[in-house]
Amino acid sequence: MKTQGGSSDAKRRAGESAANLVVDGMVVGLGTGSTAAHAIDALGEAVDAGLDVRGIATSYQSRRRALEAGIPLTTLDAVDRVDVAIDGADQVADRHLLKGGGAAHAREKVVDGVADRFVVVVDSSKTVETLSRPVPLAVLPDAEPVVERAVEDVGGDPELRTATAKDGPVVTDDGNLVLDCSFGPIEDPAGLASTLSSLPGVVEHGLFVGMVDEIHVGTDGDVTVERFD
Ligand SMILES: O=C(CO)[C@H](O)[C@H](O)COP(=O)(O)O
Repeated sequence: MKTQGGSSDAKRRAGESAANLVVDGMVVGLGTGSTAAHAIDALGEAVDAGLDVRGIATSYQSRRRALEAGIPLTTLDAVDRVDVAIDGADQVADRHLLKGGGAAHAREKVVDGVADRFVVVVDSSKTVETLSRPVPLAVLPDAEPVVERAVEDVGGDPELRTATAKDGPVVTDDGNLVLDCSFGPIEDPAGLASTLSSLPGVVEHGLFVGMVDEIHVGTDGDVTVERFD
């Protein structure tokens, strides 16, 4: 699995802390990435001990992890609501996130966005004053050259994400390509999000603006929780 950022211990602390929020009867959005995987593992242990929950996976990877952990799965069309979604992030500034390091941000945005409570799990290396990592765009394959030019026109520097374990580009679970687009420091996440959403061929971008309800930040010795309500 792709990992980045801080220690595995810090990620585990954050994931386990968020998993503790889940109670009997909940439908839980299961995020993607190495930190969300710790939450999935902790939920699996709780299910083993009798917790009654159903999970909604946000990617092939989180589905596999949940199945291995023994979490019963459901789908968005089979439930009325998602009580809580627990997901990782590549950068966090206040209530804004950059996601998509695992190329799952399109499905993640749907599940995280519909959840009554969106809980983010990160290690402390992910928290910043201003978002500045490249913004991943999931792009319709045929539209890739068009989107590249459009991103340049709005001041970005797009780079097609390529796979390490295969020749050629990364292809998302939904068959899209990924353009990682550098804009430097992102002073106006809402404005950039709206610009990127308006580009034909962009399926989804990795800016999650003001969506977060709670952030669990793990360090090697502790976890801090910030709530926004
Ligand atoms: O957005 C994501 C996947 O699309 C991940 O949540 C993000 O990349 C964080 O991953 P990790 O916890 O492994 O650092």
